[in-house]
Amino acid sequence: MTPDTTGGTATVEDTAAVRGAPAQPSAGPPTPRGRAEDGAPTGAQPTGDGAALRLLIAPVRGRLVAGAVCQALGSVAAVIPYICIGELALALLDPPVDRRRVWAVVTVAALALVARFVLIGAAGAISHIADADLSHHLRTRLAGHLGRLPLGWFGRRASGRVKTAVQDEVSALHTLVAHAANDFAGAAVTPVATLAYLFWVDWRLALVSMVPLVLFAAAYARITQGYGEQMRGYVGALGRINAAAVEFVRGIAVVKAFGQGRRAHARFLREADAFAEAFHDWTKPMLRPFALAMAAVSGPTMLLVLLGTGIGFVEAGWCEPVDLVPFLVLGIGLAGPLLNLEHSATSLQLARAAAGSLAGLLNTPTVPEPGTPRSPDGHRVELRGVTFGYDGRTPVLRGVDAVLEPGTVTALVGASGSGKSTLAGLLPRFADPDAGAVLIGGADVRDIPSDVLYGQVGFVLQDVGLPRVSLHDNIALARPGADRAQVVEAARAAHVHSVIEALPRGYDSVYGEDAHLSGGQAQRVTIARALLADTPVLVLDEATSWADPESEAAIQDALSRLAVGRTVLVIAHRLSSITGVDQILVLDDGRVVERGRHAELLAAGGRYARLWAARSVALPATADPDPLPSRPHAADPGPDATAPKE
Ligand SMILES: Nc1ncnc2c1ncn2[C@@H]1O[C@H](COP(=O)(O)OP(=O)(O)OP(=O)(O)O)[C@@H](O)[C@H]1O
Repeated sequence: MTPDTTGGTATVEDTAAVRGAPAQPSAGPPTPRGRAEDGAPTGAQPTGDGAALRLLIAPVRGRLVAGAVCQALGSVAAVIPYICIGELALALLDPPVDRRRVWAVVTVAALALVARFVLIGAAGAISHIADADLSHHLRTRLAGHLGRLPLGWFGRRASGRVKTAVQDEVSALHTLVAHAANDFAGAAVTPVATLAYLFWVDWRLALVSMVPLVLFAAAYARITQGYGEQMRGYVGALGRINAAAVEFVRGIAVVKAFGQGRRAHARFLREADAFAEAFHDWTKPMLRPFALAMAAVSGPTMLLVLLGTGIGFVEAGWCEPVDLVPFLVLGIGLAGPLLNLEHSATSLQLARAAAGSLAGLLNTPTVPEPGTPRSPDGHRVELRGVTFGYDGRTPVLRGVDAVLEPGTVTALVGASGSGKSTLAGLLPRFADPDAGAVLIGGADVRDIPSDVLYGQVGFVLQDVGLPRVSLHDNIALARPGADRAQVVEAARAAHVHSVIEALPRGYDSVYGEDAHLSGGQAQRVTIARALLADTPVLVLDEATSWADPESEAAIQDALSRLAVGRTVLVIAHRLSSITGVDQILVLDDGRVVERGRHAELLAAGGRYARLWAARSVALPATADPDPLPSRPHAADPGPDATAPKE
């Protein structure tokens, strides 16, 4: 009765892998934009978990039926040897012994045994192959769908949600498809075949042998009242624990460093307590009827009922003692399959709840693809009255207008939380504006098919999220056909070639397995990827977090190379590095409050000038010597001036 409470191993890289890959074009029709940050489904739900389950297992339904039929026939064949034992007993205990009849019964029993093994083996093979196909199909579908979700969906809880779907929920379907469907067929057919025989032997004793079964059915009906609802709650709670555990594991370094153990894993403990309490409330009322149901159909109870009644029947002269033999051979085990039925029913409920949850995830709206696709004409980027808020209510960007001319560098500056990353993320469609539009080459990005868009817009972010594939494939992600020479050339330009070459398997080293890179090295891999992708529009997040000055200088130099000849939007964290850019947009609370070149903004004496002054006070003049990640100007010493040699 108790569902399996074990979960699989949490893989926190799931999201990173997805985040690192550009969104793929959607095959489906346009859908409304989803904002769910916590993994909650936002799309249309199927009419119920049962309907969701039918839809999900539709690709293997035929094989499921074939497996169940084999299992049912095998179960009938499995009953036959026991019937033969009863018949043998009748033949041997009722002299004179008919030897031909005895041998006939033995032959039938042997043939039935062979048939049983063949049929049940075939059922298992069919259902396991169907299950392998279904699991592969579902995981591929999930991966495809996750790749088309808006990047804004991949919030902190998404790892746990994805892990639950790909691992636990697909496994719940595995239990149903590979095991429970066949078990169901066997558990239903075995008692029916047995009872049919027993009724043929003596219908009155057969009726008596059914009494414990009826009691079991009544108790079981009581136990399973509201079972679907409870099981849904159970699956939901398990998902929340998974999400909380992944969240906790991700932050473990900070937790340990700052001794915030108890506070930091409070959410996990809360979810675990809530789960334990809900589980206790659910299972406690079941225990008594469950124990009664088990006792009613246990071997000793069946033996007592059949023997007691049988002796009464013999004393009353209604049957001979030998007539009791089939009941004692078959009747005692009559209820055994029903217990399997109970396990199968639990698997079915789990699978239904998992299917509902999976369908919810698969219905989460993907990035809508344009009805009438347009191609950009040139690389001029324009933001027209862009307003956006993550929750659809509180705007994070308010009426932003800006033009990024081709081949120029525009820097976004502003206080933390002013909306720089959010604004930059609109170019590669991490989200779409609530009002206004983002245009590239005169075309609204929403009208540009995603494969075309990602051929136009590249991005290098600090949160690099490299997928767990080889470094060659990481660099060639946007150009899978690129050969080793092209990949090496990009890596050299990004100052990461020597780092990769020093690894035991070089470019074939797998990130996170035999390639462990520092943050700065990983960012240079993403720069190499962007260089190879060679997109005319680039969104850059300026490096700030790498303490090692050599690494930082290498990154800045690589970014400078990357910026040449492209339309660049750079999120600037240090004002000293953007003094030479073509345009600076100063953001404050989601609005552009100033714009212009460094000198103009300083002369204007506004917010930028104050930020500059504050920075000058905060930092000694020599603390920030790096070059700009910007279009090189004639006076620039060239990218190699500050970079370590490759
Ligand atoms: N995924 C998200 N869901 C909800 N709110 C978000 C999300 N990302 C950012 N925000 C909020 O949007 C606002 C702008 O954030 P954003 O990251 O764009 O600012 P920023 O200027 O880039 O900050 P920083 O310099 O610290 O990176 C902040 O109030 C932030 O809390």
